[in-house]
Amino acid sequence: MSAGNGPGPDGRKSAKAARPGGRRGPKGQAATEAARPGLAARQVAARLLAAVVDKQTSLDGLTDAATGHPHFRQLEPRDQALVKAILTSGLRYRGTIEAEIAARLDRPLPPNAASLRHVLHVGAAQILCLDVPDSAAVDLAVASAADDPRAQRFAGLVNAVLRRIAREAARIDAATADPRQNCPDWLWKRMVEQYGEARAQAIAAAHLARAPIDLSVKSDAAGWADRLGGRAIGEYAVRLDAVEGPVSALAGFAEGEWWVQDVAAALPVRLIGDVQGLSVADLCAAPGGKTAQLCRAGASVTALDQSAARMRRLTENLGRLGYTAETVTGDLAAYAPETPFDAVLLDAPCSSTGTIRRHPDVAYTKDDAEVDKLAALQLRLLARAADMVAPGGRLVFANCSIDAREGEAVAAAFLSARQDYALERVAANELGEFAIAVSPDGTLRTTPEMPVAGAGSGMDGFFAARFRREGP
Ligand SMILES: C[S@@+](CC[C@H](N)C(=O)[O-])C[C@H]1O[C@@H](n2cnc3c(N)ncnc32)[C@H](O)[C@@H]1O
Repeated sequence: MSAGNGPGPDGRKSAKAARPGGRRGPKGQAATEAARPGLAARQVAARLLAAVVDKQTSLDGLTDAATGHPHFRQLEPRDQALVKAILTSGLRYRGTIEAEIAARLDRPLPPNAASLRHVLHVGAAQILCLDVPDSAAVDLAVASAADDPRAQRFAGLVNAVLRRIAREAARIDAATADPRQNCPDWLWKRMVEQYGEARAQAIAAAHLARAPIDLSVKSDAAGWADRLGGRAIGEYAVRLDAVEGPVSALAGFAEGEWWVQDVAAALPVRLIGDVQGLSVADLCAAPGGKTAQLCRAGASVTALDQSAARMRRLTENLGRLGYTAETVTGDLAAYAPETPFDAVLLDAPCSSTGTIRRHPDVAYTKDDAEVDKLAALQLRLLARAADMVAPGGRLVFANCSIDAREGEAVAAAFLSARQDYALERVAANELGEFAIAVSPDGTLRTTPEMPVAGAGSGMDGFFAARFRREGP
């Protein structure tokens, strides 16, 4: 059977297909259908998917417990978890899902059928990636379409396409999905230009795998690895392959013994060296992963961030961990400390393309133009940060982009503009098990497919460069 995209033999609006969720059914039907279990979750999933791919809105923002999309926040926790699972897998495997849908259409969807496409993707993601019964995924997708004035007339098509996918298509997972197919063209092009085709392929494959959860511990990584069933990585990190339920329910969280931090995100602070007793500014600090590292190492820390909401999280996190820092909520561009700092860390806002394993929406919310804009902002912020370093002090610039325009190119532009700064090359033996991350030019570059000795592969993509200001 083929599924046309308009009324016709296969995409016809059969009474069976059009009725669920339809507002035009018999008296009383709308109320019954609105209360239909699971329908609201599917409708919210389609709505949020639209916000991500059509309006480039971050999924983290949309699903934030306090400030997220109001329809998402109205859902029961179980439905919220389902929406997140649908969107995470739906975005991670968006290329394959799109191909499975397209293969079952007689002709492309009309250009003005955005909401229909989202309903199809939400349905297909459940069938192909999640343990939702096919019949529920199909029926609720049909109900979503029938309840949406823009997609109503395609309810029959939704039914036909999804039933065929359920019957014919293979399940999608990281082992079977084609990495190239699931990497948007703009990102693929950048990765090939920068890393070559083979490494781009490996990075794109890493984007499809579920990322482990890394913890930074205050001390005794080996002991915490034993207690939590994970693996210790060096002195201060523990890797957990998977966690059932919220991480906050794990031993040691409430007691403030550790915080969640990818092993790559923990590297930039290490470049500053011994900070015991030094004054260190952590600029763009929230939610505070690097602030906590600096506190653990005995620095006197000033943590600055312009987001009040994120600074509240930083304060909560430090409070739980029993650490203290001076906190400043404000724009770095307008910040003028009274005295310079012994060292400054700038973990600049970036495209976050190094975190696509955990945030597959990033591949769809960012693009080339955004990367260029962010690179220019980073250079401006780095110039400000550089003015806050005492003579002879260190400045570390970092971010979680895998794009050289936001990393290596910013570092080079900074050095050519500032005669009072020199690059202080990172030596491979400084980073122990992460020697692989040190580039020949002495900067640090991680990508998501890199192996972590003794702990499997994978870490966030990061860049960091260390500079020293001319001494007194
Ligand atoms: C990558 S996040 C920082 C992560 C943090 N360093 C950590 O390790 O937990 C970037 C931060 O930059 C902040 N930010 C962006 N532009 C800023 C500006 N002009 N001034 C101050 N903070 C800024 C954002 O609010 C965001 O919290």
